[in-house]
Amino acid sequence: MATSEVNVFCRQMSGMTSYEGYSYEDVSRIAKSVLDRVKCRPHIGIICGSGLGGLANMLEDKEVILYEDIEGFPVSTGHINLEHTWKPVPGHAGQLVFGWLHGKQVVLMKGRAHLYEGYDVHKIILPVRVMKLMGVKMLFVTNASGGINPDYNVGDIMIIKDHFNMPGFAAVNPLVGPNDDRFGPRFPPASQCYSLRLRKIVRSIGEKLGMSGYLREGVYCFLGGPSFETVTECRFLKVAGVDATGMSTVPEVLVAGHCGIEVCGISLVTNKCVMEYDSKQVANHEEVLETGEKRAHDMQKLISAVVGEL
Ligand SMILES: O=P(O)(O)O[C@@H]1C[C@H](O)[C@@H](CO)O1
Ligand SMILES: Nc1nc2[nH]cnc2c(=O)[nH]1
Repeated sequence: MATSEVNVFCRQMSGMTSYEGYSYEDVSRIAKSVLDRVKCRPHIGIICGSGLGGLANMLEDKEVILYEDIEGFPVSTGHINLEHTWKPVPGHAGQLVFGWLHGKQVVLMKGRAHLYEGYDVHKIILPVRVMKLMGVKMLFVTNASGGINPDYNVGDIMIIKDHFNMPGFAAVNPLVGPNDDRFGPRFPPASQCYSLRLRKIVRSIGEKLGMSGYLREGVYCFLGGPSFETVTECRFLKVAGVDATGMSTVPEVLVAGHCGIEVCGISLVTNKCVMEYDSKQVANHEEVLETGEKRAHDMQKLISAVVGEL
């Protein structure tokens, strides 16, 4: 199929099904329009999880573009508060920040979109494909999660070694839809999504930085949200081998892996999931942001040192 035909096919698909993807040509145009506005030519991407936008402070010579000024980029749908004022999802600013870190050119997403905001999974991953066509070779994906593993504590930093794509069981997967081989293959493997090389580097640097007491390596589960888990759901995840659960990351990682970007996932355990039916504890976003703030400095130190090592 010629390129123009692929575009037409993609458009037809969007009319026929729930598919809301962007063609290779769309993504190329968006990537070019972003690069036209900045001096930076990034090789490394970083996605900031809830409350972790402070990672942007690591960058020097920053250049910032708002998501709302980039074609197709999902902006935080947020919520209407009790004063009837619209607020973005707290902790997700919606800025694409370019800059330098240890002599390397980096693009950082300060805030991401989630399924629970009502976005189609194809919209969520658009920034990752744009990063790819801007020249990104390596992606650090961070998130906030709830600890399922009973040995985990609030404030633990978990290097992600694998994931459980729960919505994927119902075909909520960003690779659903017409495949364009210029991005990657129709049936990509998913057993090595998280680079062993980068996991080893993060572990060794974390140890050198004195983080061994709260550095973990485990399995992250992606759930749709926005409600936090029931006790039964948490118990199910524990049996399935999940160590921590959240509401993001996996779509981005699948797409990055598909187009050949090397991925490192780092999850901050911001709260412990409620595992007992009679517990008085409840999960809440305030605790997530609070823990994010407390560990922001450690997360910055870790990622910055790892980038310095590459
Ligand atoms: O973007 P992440 O995955 O860090 O955000 C998590 C999931 C929800 O957006 C929020 C829940 O507190 O934190
Ligand atoms: N699903 C989910 N996402 C989170 N993000 C931060 N904490 C949690 C949690 O406990 N559950």
